[in-house]
Amino acid sequence: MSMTRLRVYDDTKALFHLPDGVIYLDGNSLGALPLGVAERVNRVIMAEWGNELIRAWNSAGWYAQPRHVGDRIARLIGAKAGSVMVGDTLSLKVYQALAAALDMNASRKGVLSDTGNFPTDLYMAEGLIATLGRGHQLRLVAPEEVEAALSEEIAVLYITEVDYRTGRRHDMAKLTAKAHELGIVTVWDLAHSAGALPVDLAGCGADFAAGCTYKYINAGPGAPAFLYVAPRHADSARTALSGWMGHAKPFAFELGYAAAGGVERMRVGTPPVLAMAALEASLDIWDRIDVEEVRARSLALGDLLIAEVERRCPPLKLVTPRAHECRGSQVSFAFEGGYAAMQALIARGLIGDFRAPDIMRFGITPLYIGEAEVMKAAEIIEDVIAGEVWRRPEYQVVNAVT
Ligand SMILES: Cc1ncc(COP(=O)(O)O)c(C=O)c1O
Ligand SMILES: Nc1c(O)cccc1C(=O)C[C@H](N)C(=O)O
Repeated sequence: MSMTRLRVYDDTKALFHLPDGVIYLDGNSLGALPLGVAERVNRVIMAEWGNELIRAWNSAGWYAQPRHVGDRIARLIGAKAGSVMVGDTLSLKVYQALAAALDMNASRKGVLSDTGNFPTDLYMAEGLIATLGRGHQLRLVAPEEVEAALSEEIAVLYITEVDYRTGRRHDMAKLTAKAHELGIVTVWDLAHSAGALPVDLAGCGADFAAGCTYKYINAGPGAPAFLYVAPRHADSARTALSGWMGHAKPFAFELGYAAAGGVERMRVGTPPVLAMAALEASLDIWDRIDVEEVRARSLALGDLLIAEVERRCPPLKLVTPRAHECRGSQVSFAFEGGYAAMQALIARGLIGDFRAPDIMRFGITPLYIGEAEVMKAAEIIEDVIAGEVWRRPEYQVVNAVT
């Protein structure tokens, strides 16, 4: 593969399949399909699985793949090669990270998070705390109050950098530094950061981080997650999910667990090879992208969407911070009829999504969204809101997945 840099949008839009008549502003939930995925997955199925069979674990590199793919993700999140492991789901990866972090700060009981965190992170923390049975407490504060709530009672700061509803972004460098001054271990969820904006885990000194690859990284529904462990912890962090593939010698089939060295210990069981193939195809694009360019375009497109929607649709109230450094790569508006309005937009080919109680979200993914799409989206939003189209009965029906 040639490693020539790709110009964001100008060179990349043609690398995605997008259905005719659709403007896709939901890549913050499920990224669009890179055209190379089908061919890659088909090749792995036919040439590797089909012809190599079990030999493919060695001959096609399946066994080493989670680490190699992790190295490619590392570049997107400011991590060193060898510090990122791929596999499982994000729910499991945040669980592993939180368990390891609590273990490093065993005398403290507080787990600090915020009310903007994604529910699965909070649910996994509840489950882990109950399983540990050591009296840990999950403390939730408003996002603006996180910094003030850091104290010497907190064991772990457990937080998502970009709020899935509002798009509000925490200051990772500042919070990590303050947490460390107080002896707190940090776990960052990068679900809405990886591939959306530059992340500098090593520069911030973050301890653990995890993220998914089905949003901005475009690896497909159910694509594997990733887990970052700072190199200084990698040989000592304890994994709560001590599966055989994280063992030092998995094929010795010993009866007792002994963790592998480094981030390899964060593997759990057999990796999802076919899903990993789709991820590799999406990374063939990301390997050639400058994330700073993605960020600059994302902010400009976000500014444009905000200006156009505010001008055309006064009932929609911006809930995303205007300041560039305080937001991720989505724009969200509060609107009382938000659910129905989103259904009406989708019926007109503009796909965004809705988050209760009243938030309409629009993801900005500059690899395949440009100014023309944003302007067209603003026109469709204006039609639906100004024309009160959203009040029609057919848009009031609530779907199972929103
Ligand atoms: C911040 C955040 N964490 C976790 C998840 C989900 O985790 P999983 O991939 O395990 O469903 C999401 C979205 O689904 C999310 O936005
Ligand atoms: N992972 C999802 C899924 O399996 C179905 C529907 C949506 C999702 C999402 O990713 C939701 C997303 N994390 C959010 O920010 O709301």
